[in-house]
Amino acid sequence: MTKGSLVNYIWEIKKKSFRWLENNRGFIVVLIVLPLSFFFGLFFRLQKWFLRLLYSAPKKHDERVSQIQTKVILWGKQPRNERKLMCTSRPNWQSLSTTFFRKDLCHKISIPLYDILELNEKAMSVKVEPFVTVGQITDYLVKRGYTLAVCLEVAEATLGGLAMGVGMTTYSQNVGLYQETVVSYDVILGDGSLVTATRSNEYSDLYYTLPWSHGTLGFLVCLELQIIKIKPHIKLEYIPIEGKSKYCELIRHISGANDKTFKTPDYLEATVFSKEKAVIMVGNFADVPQGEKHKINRVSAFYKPWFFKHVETFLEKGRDYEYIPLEDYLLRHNRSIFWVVETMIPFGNNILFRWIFGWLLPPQIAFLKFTTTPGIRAMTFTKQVFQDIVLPMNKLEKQIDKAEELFNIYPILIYPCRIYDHGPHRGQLRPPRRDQMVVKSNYGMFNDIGIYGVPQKVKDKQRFDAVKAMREMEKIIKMEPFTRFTRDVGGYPFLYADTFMTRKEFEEMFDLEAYEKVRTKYKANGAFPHLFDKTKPEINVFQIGEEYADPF
Ligand SMILES: Cc1cc2nc3c(=O)[nH]c(=O)nc-3n(C[C@H](O)[C@H](O)[C@H](O)COP(=O)(O)OP(=O)(O)OC[C@H]3O[C@@H](n4cnc5c(N)ncnc54)[C@H](O)[C@@H]3O)c2cc1C
Ligand SMILES: NC(=O)C1=CN([C@@H]2O[C@H](COP(=O)(O)OP(=O)(O)OC[C@H]3O[C@@H](n4cnc5c(N)ncnc54)[C@H](OP(=O)(O)O)[C@@H]3O)[C@@H](O)[C@H]2O)C=CC1
Ligand SMILES: CC(C)=CCC[C@@H](C)[C@H]1CC[C@H]2C3=C(CC[C@]12C)[C@@]1(C)CC[C@H](O)C[C@@H]1CC3
Repeated sequence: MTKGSLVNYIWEIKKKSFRWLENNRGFIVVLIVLPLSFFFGLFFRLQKWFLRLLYSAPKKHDERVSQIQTKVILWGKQPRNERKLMCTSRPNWQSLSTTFFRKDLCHKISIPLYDILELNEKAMSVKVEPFVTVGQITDYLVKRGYTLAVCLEVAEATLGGLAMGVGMTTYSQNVGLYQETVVSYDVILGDGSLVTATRSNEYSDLYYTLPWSHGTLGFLVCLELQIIKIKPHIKLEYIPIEGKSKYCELIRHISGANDKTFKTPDYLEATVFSKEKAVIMVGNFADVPQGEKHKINRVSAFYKPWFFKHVETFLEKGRDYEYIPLEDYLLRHNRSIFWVVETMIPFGNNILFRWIFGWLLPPQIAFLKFTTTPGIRAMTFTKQVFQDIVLPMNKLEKQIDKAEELFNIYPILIYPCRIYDHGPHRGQLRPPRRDQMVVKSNYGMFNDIGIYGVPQKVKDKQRFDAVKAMREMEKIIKMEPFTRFTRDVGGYPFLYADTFMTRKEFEEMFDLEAYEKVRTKYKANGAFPHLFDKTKPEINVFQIGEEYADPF
């Protein structure tokens, strides 16, 4: 056998084994990944419990913060040419992002801050350390009659990560993005100094540029967040709609996009199941009437249908409502990670599977990342899409058309959210344009469009060029002004996801003027990576060759 034919033979074997794995991935995930993930998560939950037992001490917060300051000052004492840029020691695989930032090239600073510090019921706020998770704070607040104003549906997200990245939920059409609910940030700067940034104090420039900064302006060591009073149940109304223009217009109407005085619901989201079919969900805090106890549904119980599958049934059943315990509502998408788990376990929503294995779900996101080798990352990078893009709601119909044209993945998630114009205060998000503003208000009505899964073309084993498709969605192809969809209509992609822009395109997409000034003023240059470098994929998307464009 010649060398060339041996290489071809091995390549053929590799292709056949990948295809077998891909066609039987559900069984691999159930028999191997889920049990390992369970024990992996159990180990870390026990580790966390033990560490909390040993270390958790809110009263030690100041002592811990000064220890971190010392680490930064010691870093600064190194010769300039020996200093590596700083980042947190939190391993990539614990991060809720699809990218793997090269932390091995950085100087990692441990930020051992995992505690809830103070609940201030008078000020309606809670002070937390950055690595408190959504799951932790939800459990702590709900039993006290509160929740965060913007409280996520993914338990593993950390409050600091959301503050330095971006966060939004179905309450965001009332209050905007997660950053709008931040009262103050305590940050250690590149020179080791500790500052508190608020909307109105001397560090207000820092306050407005910390969101979407992804740890490139300093280390967050404390966060004060707004909370809201709650009732123990959400009355959730499911409104199935046929007709893209009809459901788009109804979403705009209910979100208050057409009328600032419209009484918007507490929670609003839509799941688009096909271009012409969607279910709009309208939720309000409620007391369950005596005669309606039978309408209480614990949607997040392990044996229940996956939430998006439950929602889909209303396309047939018609309009209806139910009462959902708040914690079940807040974590409604957690069990199936929206609809991501379906791509791993196609039969995962089967009633038998749920009763037998449902308690093992979701696979720990940290475990999925922990087991993502560079080879798996390269292989899946162009065959799966995980994107959230914030776009003006007056372009919702076009968003759906573009998403179907490029990816043809359903369901699609729609979360309405306000984007505020903070006047002279500038951050990385460009303010809404005039035609996007809600009349007589200081905000525009936007929405997150969430696209998660395997593009239809990949499923059909057709040629799919992920880079071209995502750049098309970001619509920055050779900077042609008429085709820059996201830039053109004025949108922003979440930076937890893979981006496909050059530096120049990135600076077109985001307004970095204030950010660059703040980096200089607060000694971030030379101390922390630049935002573009921190959030670009570790895979150079412009070097992706033909071999990645085809499934096999
Ligand atoms: C699969 C997996 C799932 C995970 N799931 C979650 C999750 O759901 N929620 C979550 O918050 N974290 C989660 N983690 C992160 C986990 O909580 C941390 O890794 C853990 O707290 C231990 O910290 P560390 O060893 O990484 O060290 P570091 O985080 O760098 O901390 C170093 C030091 O900080 C102190 N410290 C560490 N942890 C704590 C703590 N909990 N309280 C007070 N002080 C502490 C100790 O002194 C420790 O030696 C997960 C990690 C994995 C791998
Ligand atoms: N509904 C929603 O909005 C949802 C949003 N998400 C996404 O998940 C992300 C949050 O995930 P999570 O794992 O919690 O956060 P990550 O660990 O991914 O952190 C996000 C960014 O914030 C930085 N960061 C985190 N903590 C600190 C700190 N104490 N000081 C300075 N920088 C810090 C990280 O830098 P470093 O790498 O140095 O740690 C990283 O660049 C968000 O970016 C969001 O987009 C996920 C699910 C739902
Ligand atoms: C609703 C909003 C505004 C955002 C939701 C974002 C999530 C859907 C994504 C955030 C992190 C993403 C990751 C994955 C799926 C989609 C997210 C949860 C993976 C679990 C996909 C499989 C990979 O192996 C690991 C990914 C980690 C991050």
